[in-house]
Amino acid sequence: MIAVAGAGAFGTALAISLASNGPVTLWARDAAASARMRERRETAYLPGVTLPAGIDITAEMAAVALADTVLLAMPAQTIRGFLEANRDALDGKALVACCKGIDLATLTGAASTIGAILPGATPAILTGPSFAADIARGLPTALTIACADEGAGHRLQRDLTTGNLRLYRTTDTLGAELGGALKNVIAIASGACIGKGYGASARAALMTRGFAEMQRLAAHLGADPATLMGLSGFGDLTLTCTSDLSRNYRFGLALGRGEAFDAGATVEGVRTAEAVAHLARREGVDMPITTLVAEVVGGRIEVAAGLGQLLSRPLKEE
Ligand SMILES: NC(=O)C1=CN([C@@H]2O[C@H](COP(=O)(O)OP(=O)(O)OC[C@H]3O[C@@H](n4cnc5c(N)ncnc54)[C@H](O)[C@@H]3O)[C@@H](O)[C@H]2O)C=CC1
Ligand SMILES: O=C(CO)COP(=O)(O)O
Repeated sequence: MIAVAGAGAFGTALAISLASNGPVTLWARDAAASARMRERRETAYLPGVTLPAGIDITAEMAAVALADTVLLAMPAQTIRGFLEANRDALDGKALVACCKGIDLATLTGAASTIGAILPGATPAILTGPSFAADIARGLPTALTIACADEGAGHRLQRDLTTGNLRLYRTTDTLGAELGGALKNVIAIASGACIGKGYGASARAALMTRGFAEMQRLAAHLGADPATLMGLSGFGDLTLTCTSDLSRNYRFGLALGRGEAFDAGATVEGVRTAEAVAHLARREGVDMPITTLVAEVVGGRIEVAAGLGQLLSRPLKEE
C-alpha cells in the first residue's frame, strides 16, 4: 500500500499517476483542505485536473501508518519536523523523499535526514525532470529512484513505475538528492540571467559552469559522478533552467527584472542556495555561482554586480 504525505502540487500529481496502478492514500496536513479536496475532487494546486476515485484523501496520520511505502512530498525545510512529529507512524517504512533541497539547519539532503531521525526506515529518493502539471495531465517522463538497499530499490522501482512515469534505479541516494537540490539554485541564476536581458548564450554558459560546480560538490561528498550525469542531475537541470513552468526559474526571472514574486510559492532554491553556500565553504569546494545566488537572494548584492564578479574571476582551465 502506498501513501503520499503532502497534498501540494507534486504530491497530488504523484498520487494521480500512482492511482492508475491501484489505491493510493493522499495525506494533507490541513483537515479543512483535505475535506474540500475529498468532496470536490480538485485542488487549487492543479487547476482543471480531476482527482481520480482511487485516491483516498485524508488528514489522518493513522491512514498513512497503514502504508508500507510513504512518499514525502513537502518542502525540503519541513521534512525534518514532519519526521520528528510522526516517528511512530513512519518508522520501519520505505520513505521516499520527493523534495529537492538541502536542510538549512543540518546541511544534509532528505535521505540522510530520514536515516538520522528514523533508523528503522528505508530512505529513498524520487527525483528527476517532472513538473507536477505535466504528471497530473498524464504526460510522460523518466525519473530516478535511489535507494541504498538494492532489494528495496527494485521493489520501489516496480511499485512506483506507472503508465506515464518510467523509473530508473540507482543505489546512490547522495547523488540523487544533491542533483535535485543543486539544480534549483542554478535555475534561479538562469532565470535572473534571462530576466536581466543577458541572453540565451549567457544562460547556456551559466548552466554549464553551474553543472560543473554541482559535479564538483557531489564528487567531493562521495556521490557517483554518473548519477549527476543522469535524470536527477543533468536531466532536471536542463528542464528547470529553461522552462517558465519552473518556480525557481520564474523567481530568478523576477529577480532579474526587479519585480516582486509570490511570497507563498515553494521556491526551494532560495534556502538551498544559502545551505549549499555554507556547505561549500565548510568543505572548501569552489562554488562561485551558487555562492553568488545566495548573496543575491539574501539581498546582499545586485544581479548585475554578481555577474560582474563572475566575469572578473581569475581565468582558468575548463
Ligand atoms: N511542483 C513540482 O513540479 C515539483 C515539485 N517537487 C518538489 O516537491 C516538494 C514540494 O513541492 P510542491 O508540491 O510543488 O509544493 P507546494 O507548494 O505545491 O505544496 C507543498 C505542500 O506541502 C505541505 N506542507 C508545507 N509545510 C508542511 C509541513 N510542515 N508538514 C507537512 N506538510 C507541509 C503544504 O501544505 C502543501 O500541501 C518540493 O521540494 C519541490 O522541489 C519536485 C518535482 C516537481
Ligand atoms: O523540480 C521541478 C521539475 O523537475 C520543479 O521545479 P520548480 O520547483 O522550480 O517549479
